[in-house]
Amino acid sequence: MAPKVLISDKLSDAAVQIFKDRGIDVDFQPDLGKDKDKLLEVIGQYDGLAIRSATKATEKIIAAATNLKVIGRAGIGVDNVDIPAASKKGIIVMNTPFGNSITTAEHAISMMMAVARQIPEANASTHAGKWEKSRFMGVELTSKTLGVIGAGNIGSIVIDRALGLRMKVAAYDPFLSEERATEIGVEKVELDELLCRSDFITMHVPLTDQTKNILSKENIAKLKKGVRIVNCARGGLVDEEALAEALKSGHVAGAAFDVFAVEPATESPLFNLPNVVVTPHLGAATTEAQENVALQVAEQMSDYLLTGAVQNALNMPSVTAEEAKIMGPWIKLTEHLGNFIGQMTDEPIKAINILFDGEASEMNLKALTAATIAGIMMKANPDTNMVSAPVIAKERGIKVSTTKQDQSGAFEGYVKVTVVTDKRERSVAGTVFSDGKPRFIQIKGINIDAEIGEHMLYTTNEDVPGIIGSLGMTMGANNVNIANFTLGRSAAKGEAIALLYVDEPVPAAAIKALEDTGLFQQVKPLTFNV
Ligand SMILES: NC(=O)c1ccc[n+]([C@@H]2O[C@H](COP(=O)([O-])OP(=O)(O)OC[C@H]3O[C@@H](n4cnc5c(N)ncnc54)[C@H](O)[C@@H]3O)[C@@H](O)[C@H]2O)c1
Ligand SMILES: O=C(O)[C@H](O)COP(=O)(O)O
Repeated sequence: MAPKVLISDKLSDAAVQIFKDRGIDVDFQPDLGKDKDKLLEVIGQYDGLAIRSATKATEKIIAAATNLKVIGRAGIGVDNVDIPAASKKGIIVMNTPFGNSITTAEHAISMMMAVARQIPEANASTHAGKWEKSRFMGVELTSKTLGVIGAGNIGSIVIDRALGLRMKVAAYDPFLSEERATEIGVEKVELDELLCRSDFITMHVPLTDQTKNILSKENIAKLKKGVRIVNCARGGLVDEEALAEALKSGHVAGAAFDVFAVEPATESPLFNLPNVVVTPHLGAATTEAQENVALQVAEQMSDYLLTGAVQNALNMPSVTAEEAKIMGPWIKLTEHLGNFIGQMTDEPIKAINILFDGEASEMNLKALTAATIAGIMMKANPDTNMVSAPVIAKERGIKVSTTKQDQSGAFEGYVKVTVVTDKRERSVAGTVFSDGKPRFIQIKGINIDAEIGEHMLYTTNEDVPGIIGSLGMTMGANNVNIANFTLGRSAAKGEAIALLYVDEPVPAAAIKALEDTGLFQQVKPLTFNV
């Protein structure tokens, strides 16, 4: 059945066309995002949800999204998506980090110019038939200092344009390296210096616990007198109440805001103050940007739903379509290795160590690691996937480590997974043969070459005669057909293992019969998602 996607915000028609062209069923309901109850009612039907900022993908919506695999944000900010809740449920959240950055930077520059020359008020006054030539005295931008808070994609474009306007530019961004600052031609400063030196300040940071209220009442008091503030990033970065007071007192000369603490903003302390320019979250509102983000999000979501390729996800490592094809069998192998260990382990896991050798070590290890952890966690929750597993492992305090090596032994490459609990360490290794089929090649340090099937039986025993006969007879007596029978032993330890790939689940009676022989140390039926 074709995957089904809901577009619940106003996206360009280009997105609808892309989904259709890729064979995906698409429901375009651009106003649904505003109706929380309706969204809650229908979300369970969809594999994908494409949104902008109006739809709030809350924990409640995500809990009701029983089929959802991907949320695609046609834009940058994902503060309207509960990413931890999505991750725990195995839902990928992706955005389009570059599609609207030029447009938003241009909006910030426009807003800065508008507030420098009071254009909106002059425009309204002139339309009203007044000719108030002496009322609207502005300031020049040339040689003024622009303080940029956040020098990422949008901040860097704003810096470039401001330098073109012959402004002096200083940036505060704790993650900006000196090399990058030099490359983009900006002076890197601390926040306090930026606050007291800037004639204009523009913000280009996401809304996080660290950036929330970054222009607090206390910081507004530190601003240079006559400063003008531009916010085209997110509401919540500025204490709007304190800024309104500073505007009224004349400490701040002007403000230009595109975003507000509460949106849609029908009221704000900033509304109707002189020399405050406001727009209704128009930063990304150009034909070009909307076309870019719609095309990109639809392509990314389709790729994921149809091929497993992951691009621009916030809660999962990227996997290109090419990688997804090559890595498919290795992802399956690592899931099986994890699954084997998960089914064998009944006590809490403290650590997972994964060794990647040869060919395997050259792949996307983040993805293979995520698949291994998912395999291990599936025993506790069969819905665990590569998105949710690392989050759950972290929550449980499980230490995950990976090692790469290239010992080019008997195999082109292999993966070995070791799980550590309070009681023991347990290891299993596997490889992918040239036929693309994953195989187990070592269990408990004992070499084996076992094909992996949906239903399997794993036994361990002392290396003595009579074991194979007992296994064969018991399976026959319980009407279980054996598709493949693999043995391995450690002569040094006097230990042997067997892996049987059988056509149907091994019944409890067969397990009991084998246990009753007293020949086996362990008799464990296993299932794999082949
Ligand atoms: N108004 C709009 O329509 C509109 C459009 C697009 C984006 N946005 C907003 O703009 C924001 C920035 O977008 P971007 O593409 O430049 O993102 P980005 O991730 O490329 O850049 C953000 C920058 O902020 C910096 N940063 C993070 N925490 C910081 C802190 N505590 N102090 C200072 N700097 C910090 C990061 O190091 C990074 O360089 C988005 O998160 C989004 O909320 C708004
Ligand atoms: O983060 C973004 O990309 C912008 O805030 C744009 O939001 P919008 O898609 O709702 O216009």
